[in-house]
Amino acid sequence: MTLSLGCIADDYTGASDLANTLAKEGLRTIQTIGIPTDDLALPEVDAIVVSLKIRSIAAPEAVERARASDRWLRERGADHVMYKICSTFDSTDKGNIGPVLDSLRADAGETTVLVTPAFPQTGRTVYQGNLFVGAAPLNESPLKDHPLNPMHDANLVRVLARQSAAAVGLVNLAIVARGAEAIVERLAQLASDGNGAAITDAVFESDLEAIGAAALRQRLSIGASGLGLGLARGLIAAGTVRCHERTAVYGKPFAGPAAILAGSCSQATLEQIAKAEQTMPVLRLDPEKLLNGREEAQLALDWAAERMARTPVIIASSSNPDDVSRLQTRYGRDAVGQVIERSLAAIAEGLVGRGVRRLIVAGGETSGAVVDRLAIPAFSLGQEIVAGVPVLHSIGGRHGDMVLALKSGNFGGESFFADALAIMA
Ligand SMILES: Nc1ncnc2c1ncn2[C@@H]1O[C@H](COP(=O)(O)OP(=O)(O)OP(=O)(O)O)[C@@H](O)[C@H]1O
Ligand SMILES: O=C(O)[C@@H](O)C(=O)CO
Repeated sequence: MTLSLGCIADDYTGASDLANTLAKEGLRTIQTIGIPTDDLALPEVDAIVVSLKIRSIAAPEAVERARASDRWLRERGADHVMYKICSTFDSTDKGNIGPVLDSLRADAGETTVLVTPAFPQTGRTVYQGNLFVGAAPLNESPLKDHPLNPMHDANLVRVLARQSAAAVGLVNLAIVARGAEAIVERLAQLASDGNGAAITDAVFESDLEAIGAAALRQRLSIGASGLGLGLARGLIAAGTVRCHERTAVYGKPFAGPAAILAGSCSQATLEQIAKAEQTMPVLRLDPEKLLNGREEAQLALDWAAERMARTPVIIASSSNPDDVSRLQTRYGRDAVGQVIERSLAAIAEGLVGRGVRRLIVAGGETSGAVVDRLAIPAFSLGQEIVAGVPVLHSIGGRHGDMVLALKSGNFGGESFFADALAIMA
């Protein structure tokens, strides 16, 4: 297999979001969980998105895993590798986007790497280097209260400069609007001024097309799904890839119980749970009990087992920002996150053991923990449920055929869970 595009995603929901965009644009795409083993039979594809769970871990380990994935993708022919980060640039000042960028840039032999988290379809735009979530600057959006990566600065030139060893410049919207050649020229100028990265403005899809065409002149780019859209259109426009219809990945309906697990505390997920509660049973886990023993997870499984032959069930640890911060002050942020992720993963395994084959997971870290526990090696892409969230069909793994949806915390409208279940039926 010779890949036209290699992608590395820093979390699993982000990976499925990007894979969805590439498939929608006509690239035959699969999502792998980490670097697949040699014995996993993969179909002929144009793009592979390697999903990692490195968004919130220390930089040295993140760098090592991203570099290994980059080598694997390039050995399979990928000339261009995109590193997928969150469209809300989730990271802390100690975060690892900068160090990963520095090391992938050195490996690729590039000077100035184009970086843009813009994804206009979900309201993420970048202007003068400032990231907006809908109408709000990043630091005034719900991301200011994120449990793991609270974002307090909307200016990405500053945010990335605090993380990267190199200087960071800006390709502003006026330049982007002039097209790919103008972007390439600006990148060359930023390179000669000693910049290692360039935050690039984008507000409309046409901006992303120019950005994609310019990025393809280099071997590495960094961004969210909007950049993926630009790269995909650039590859097709250049004739490197032929546009393919997204193929239906499962013909037979998926019978049997369905379940939803939510570990995301993002505002959209909280609203989706509240809405779903009107039509299906919801078990709200007590995070304090999860932290103090294993009984709560077992009780959750018993609760689900009593109901799931009749109705989909939701099991959620999600709480509001005040409760999250109270718990983190008491037990420590990382400890709380990890224990809850492990508990939800154990519940997922128990549910699948009891016959669940349709599973929806809300939250990137939570999805990572669940998919790792289920040991699913890869996914092909099914129908899009909402922007950024496709149906995923398992490839390989010990549980047989399953369909999953891995929902980024802030994606989807209020009725997301019912909508997803209807499509996954
Ligand atoms: N009640 C809670 N209190 C504190 N932390 C929680 C609680 N429930 C879940 N968590 C933790 O919060 C984190 C949520 O991160 P996760 O990535 O799953 O969701 P998200 O950030 O909303 O999604 P995404 O990364 O896709 O935007 C996880 O580590 C999870 O274990
Ligand atoms: O880019 C996004 O916002 C999402 O794909 C994501 O990465 C959330 O985890």
